[in-house]
Amino acid sequence: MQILKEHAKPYIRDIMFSIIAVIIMAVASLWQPRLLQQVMKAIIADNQNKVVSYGIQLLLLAMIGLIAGVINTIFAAKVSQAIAADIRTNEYEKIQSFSFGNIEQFSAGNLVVRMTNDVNQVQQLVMMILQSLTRIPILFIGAFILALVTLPRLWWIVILMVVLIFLASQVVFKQMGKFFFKIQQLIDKTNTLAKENLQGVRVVKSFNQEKNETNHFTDNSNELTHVNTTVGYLFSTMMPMFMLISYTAIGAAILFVGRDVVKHPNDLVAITSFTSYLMQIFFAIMIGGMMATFASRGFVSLNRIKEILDTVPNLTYNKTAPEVDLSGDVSFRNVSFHYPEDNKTALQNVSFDIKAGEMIGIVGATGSGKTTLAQLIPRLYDPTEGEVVVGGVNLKDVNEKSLRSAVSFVLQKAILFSGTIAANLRQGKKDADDKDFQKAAEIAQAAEFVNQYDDNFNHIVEERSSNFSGGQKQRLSIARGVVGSPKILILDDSTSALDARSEKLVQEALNKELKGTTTIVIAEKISSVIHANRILVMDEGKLVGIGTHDDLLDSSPVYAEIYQTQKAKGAK
Ligand SMILES: Nc1ncnc2c1ncn2[C@@H]1O[C@H](COP(=O)(O)OP(=O)(O)OP(=O)(O)O)[C@@H](O)[C@H]1O
Repeated sequence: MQILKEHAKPYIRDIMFSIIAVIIMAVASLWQPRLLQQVMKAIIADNQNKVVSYGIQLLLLAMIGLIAGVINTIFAAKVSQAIAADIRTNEYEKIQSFSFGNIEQFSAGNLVVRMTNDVNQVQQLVMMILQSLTRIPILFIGAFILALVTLPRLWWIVILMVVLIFLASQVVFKQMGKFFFKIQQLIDKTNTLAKENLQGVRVVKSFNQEKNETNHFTDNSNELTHVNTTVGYLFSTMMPMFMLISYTAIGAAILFVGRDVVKHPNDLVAITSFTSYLMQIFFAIMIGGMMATFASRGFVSLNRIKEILDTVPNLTYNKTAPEVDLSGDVSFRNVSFHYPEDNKTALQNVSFDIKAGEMIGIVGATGSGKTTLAQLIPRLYDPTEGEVVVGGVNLKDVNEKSLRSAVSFVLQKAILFSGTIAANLRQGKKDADDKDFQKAAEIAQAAEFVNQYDDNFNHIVEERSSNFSGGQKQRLSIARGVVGSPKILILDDSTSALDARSEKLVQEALNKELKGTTTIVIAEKISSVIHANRILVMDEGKLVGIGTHDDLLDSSPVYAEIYQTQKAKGAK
C-alpha cells in the first residue's frame, strides 16, 4: 500500500475530484427513490403541479448522477494510468541499476512480467479503488439507513436479507478468489509455453517435436478452460441465488405491506423506494465482494513490484571517484568468486598481471571459469575475495564512466537490438560517424556484407536480429566492441561462428588497427590464441598455467592435453 500512497501524491488533486464526483453520484442514486416516493404521493393526491416539479427534480438528479459518474471515470482513468506509468518507469530505472547478480536472482522473463502484467493489475486496482471504494460503503450504509427510515416496521426484512446475501457472498467469493489465482497461474504458464515454443521453433521442427509440444500446450489449455468453465458455473449459480434472496425480500415486503394496507395506507407509496433500497443494498454487497476478489490479485502484483523497488543493487559505484583515462593494465590479486545463491566456487585464488597492449588468450575446458574470469574485468560482478585492478585502479574505487569507456566486452552470444546497424554500433561509441563504422566493420570483417546493402549502416536489424546469419551477427557484435577503440577488448569465444579464414583476418586486423589495446581472447580452440603474447590456462576455476604456447606445452599438462586432443581431432 505504501507504494500506492507514494505514487498517488502527485495526483492528489485529481484523486480528490474523482472522490467528490463518486460521492455526488452515490448520494444522487440514494436520493432518487425518495424523490420517486414524492412523485407517487403527488400522483395519488392528484397534484399535477407537484408531479411536474418532482418529476423535473428527478430528471435533474439523474443527470447530476450521470455527469458525476462520467467525471469520476475520467479522473479515475487518468490517475490510474499515470500511477501505473510512474511505477513502470521507477521499476525500469531500478532494474537499470541492478547488477548481473540481481537480474539473475529474479530472471529476465520474470522482471518483464513484473513491469507489464503486474503493473496492469495495479492500474486496475487503482481504477477500482477510485470508482468503488468510496461508493460502496456510502451506498450500503445510505441504502440500509434509508430503507429502515422508509418502512421502519419492516426492519427485520432488511437485516435478514443483508445477513443472507453477506453469508452467501462470503462462500462464493472465497471460492472464486481461489479460482482466479489458479487462472492467473495457468495464463502465465500458457504464455510461457507459447513463447518458448515459438522462439525455439527451429528446435521443435528439427527434432520433430510438434506433436509433443502441441499435446503439452493442449493439456495446459484444457486445464485453463476447465477452471474458466467452473468459474462460469459459479457465476451462473451466484447471480440467481442472490437475486432469489433479494426478490424473496422484496416479495415479503410487498406481502406485509399489502396485508396491512388499510391500517398503514402510506406504506403503499413507501414500498417503491423501500424495494429500491433493498436492490441498492444487494448491489453494494455484490460489487464489494467482486472488488475484494479482484483487489487481492492487485495486491499480489503490488507486492511483486515492491520486491523490485526494495531490492538494494548488490554492486554500486563510488560516486566520488574521479573520471580518469584508465590504461589497459589488468591485475587479478588472489581473486576468488562464486555466483550469488550458488556456493560452488567458480574462481579460486586467481592472480596474474597483464600489461597494456598485450594479447592474452584464455583456454580451458567447458565450465572451467573462463567467462567468469573475464566478466570481473568490466565489473559485471565483484569478486567474493581478492581484488581486480584495471589501469592501476581497484574496481571497487573506479569511476563507472571511466571503466565503461576503457573496457569493451564482446559476449559469447551475439545480441543485436532491433533498429539499424548504425544504432547498434553506436552503443560502442555514442558519437561514432560513418568513418568509424567503416573502420570497425573492416576490422570485424563485416564491411564486406554491410557494403552490399543499398542503405549500408542504416540497414534495418529486425527483432531478434532474424535477418542476419550467426556469423554476421558475431561480426557486427565485434564491430560494436571495437568501434570505440577501447583500452581493453575482451572477446568471449566471439569468433566461433566465423570460418578459419575470417577468424584469422579479424585477428590480423585487430593486431594492426588496435595496437595499444589489451586484447583478451577466450577460445575453445587453441589455434585461435596460439599467437597470443601469453595464454592463461583455466581448470576447475583455478589458473593452472600462464605463458606462451611453447612454454605451456612444456610446463602445463592441462594445456598440453587440450592441445593434443584438438590436434588429434584436426582442430588445429
Ligand atoms: N550465472 C551463473 N550462475 C551460477 N553459476 C554459473 C553462472 N555462470 C556460470 N556458472 C558456473 O560457473 C562455472 C564457470 O562457468 P564459466 O561460464 O565461467 O565457464 P567457461 O569456462 O566460460 O565455460 P564455456 O567454455 O562452456 O563457456 C561453471 O561451473 C558454471 O556452471
